[in-house]
Amino acid sequence: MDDISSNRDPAELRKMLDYLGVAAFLIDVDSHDAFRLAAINARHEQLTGMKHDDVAGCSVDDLLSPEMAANVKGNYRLCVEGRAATDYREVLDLPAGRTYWHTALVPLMDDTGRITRLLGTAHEISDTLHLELETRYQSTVLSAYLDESPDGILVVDADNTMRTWNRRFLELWSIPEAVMEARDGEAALKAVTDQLVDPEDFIERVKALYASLEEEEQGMRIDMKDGRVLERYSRGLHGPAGVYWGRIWFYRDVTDRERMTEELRRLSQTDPLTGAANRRVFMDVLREEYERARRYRHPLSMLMLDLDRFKQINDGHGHAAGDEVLKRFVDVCTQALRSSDCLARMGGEEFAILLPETDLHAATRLAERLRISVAAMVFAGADGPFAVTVSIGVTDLDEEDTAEDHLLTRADKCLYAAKAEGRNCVFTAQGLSQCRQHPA
Ligand SMILES: Nc1nc2c(ncn2[C@@H]2O[C@H](COP(=O)(O)OP(=O)(O)OP(=O)(O)O)[C@@H](O)[C@H]2O)c(=O)[nH]1
Repeated sequence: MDDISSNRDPAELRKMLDYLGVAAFLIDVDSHDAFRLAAINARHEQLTGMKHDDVAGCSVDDLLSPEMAANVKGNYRLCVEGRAATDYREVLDLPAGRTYWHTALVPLMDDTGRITRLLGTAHEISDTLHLELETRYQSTVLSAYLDESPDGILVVDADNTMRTWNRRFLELWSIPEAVMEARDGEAALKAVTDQLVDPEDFIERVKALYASLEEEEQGMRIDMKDGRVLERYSRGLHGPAGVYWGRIWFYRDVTDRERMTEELRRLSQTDPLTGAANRRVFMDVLREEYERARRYRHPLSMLMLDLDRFKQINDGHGHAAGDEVLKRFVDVCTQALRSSDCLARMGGEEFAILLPETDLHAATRLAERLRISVAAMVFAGADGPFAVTVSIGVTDLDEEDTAEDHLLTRADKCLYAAKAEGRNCVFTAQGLSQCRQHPA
């Protein structure tokens, strides 16, 4: 068999190339700028869709587009001029579409040392390259997400070593970058727990999550000593066949949202003028306390209060003065009540007070105290100081009651009776309170 550098029989050459097993080709070097395809092997045919018989002897310029030919010839020239093996990546637009190759070229010389041929082998790397591009794309998206995420993110690997984190994570926890870079898990955990209202609970929960590889956590509330509220989300990371890769933690600052929710809750439950609870809240509390008092046979009382001749105050001193009376009236009542009592504005100048664990006698005494305190208040009116009085109906839970409404209706009736008695008095289910002191 002739030397491959000089053999001119394409069929013979092709047979030689087939031994290589990989896609291979031989290029005839006619001159510095003229290259012809001498042979391609079966594997090359298979991968590129070209046929040896169609291309053997053809100039590279005839086989490829001008742009591709210029690229290919550039690589051939480098090999010829360098007189050494070379390898490179190239793109070939073949009938089957765009493909990517890793090509190696070896210069072949004749007896005089002239390079007469180039032996090339080519591995298609389209899939690898697509995978590389996809991986690069994914990592670009991921780092953009990490950089811009409003959540603090921490990824810990299967050995509980901190693997990656974002800027927001450092900001949220005020952890120095150096602690993270040193992968000092203990120092990082201390920096975190030092800021918590309940560090033990935090540590216990983190341990439990690390112990259970599968468990997810959704919106666990974390209260910080500085008043901020964070929410934590966490899930295990698993690779192929369920291999545990670690855990990802998200921390979200929800302080503003929590404050807003709290404010909305407060607004929906209170009367904006006086700050007392509204009727809806009162009815909810009444329902609960009624059930509790019935079940445990505990006392429960209710006062219904209505400022006397309030229309005259508005008319005589102005609406703003009327508002001031309502506010101070609520202040006086609030000061006299326990935290378990519930004071609510039922509408206009009518208020109700629910007194758990209080019998009729104690409730009546409280009503009298309130009535006296209210009458003692002095207000600045346009035409000089003025005072107000309040009428109060008092009732307590009755054996016969079958619904909380009964208590309310009876308290209302007592209030009506107090008004009928001439106002500024306390009327109970058993009649007018004996402590009446200040007639209207
Ligand atoms: N300033 C002020 N007045 C209010 C408010 N809500 C209700 N009122 C007034 O309270 C007055 C209640 O008047 P009435 O229901 O006639 O009762 P009253 O004048 O207190 O008479 P008696 O209850 O029978 O002693 C009305 O003039 C209402 O306009 C409020 O938020 N602010």
